Amino acid sequence: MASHLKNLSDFSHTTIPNGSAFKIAIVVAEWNAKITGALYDGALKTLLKHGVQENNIYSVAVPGSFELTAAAEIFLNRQPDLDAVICLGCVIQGDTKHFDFICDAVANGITNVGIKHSKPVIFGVLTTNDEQQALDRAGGKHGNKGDEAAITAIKMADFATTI
Ligand SMILES: Nc1c(NC[C@H](O)[C@H](O)[C@H](O)CO)[nH]c(=O)[nH]c1=O
Ligand SMILES: CC(=O)[C@@H](O)COP(=O)(O)O
Repeated sequence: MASHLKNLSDFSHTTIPNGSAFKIAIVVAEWNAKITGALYDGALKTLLKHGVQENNIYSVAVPGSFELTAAAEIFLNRQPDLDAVICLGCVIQGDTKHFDFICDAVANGITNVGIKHSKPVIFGVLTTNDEQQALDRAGGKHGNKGDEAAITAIKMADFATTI
């Protein structure tokens, strides 16, 4: 379902586990900082709302979305007791094909890190045609992708620790 047909912050339709036992890292890209800052605020607020302890949330900023993969890999190597890693970024189409390469690299890279470590690595990256689409999904009319990423991290951490 396209984002414009749902709200990224509405989870009234689902059950969300208690996150009090989980250790979760958040990696946030500094490119498009106004938007990624809103994603981060949403993710942090949502983790705390659902019981994750503040001292169990580890945050780091990286220059751009391309660096999210490396940061997730480094986090999981250095802190193997992490239950999930949330990757937040905003890639906005420019005049060249750079957009395509970054989006593909980040999506595939994040996927591969999660598989390698058997840990949830959450793709909280906006990939938009313009800034307005990003604003609409970072606390605007379509909700906040950061909220969605945090809920996904809690649900997947619960799955991975109880299966
Ligand atoms: N144009 C965007 C970028 N570009 C920077 C790359 O992510 C990377 O930092 C650089 O290529 C050096 O490795 N990053 C975003 O997150 N969003 C963009 O719109
Ligand atoms: C996603 C990007 O790297 C892009 O915003 C950079 O803009 P351009 O393609 O015009 O160099």
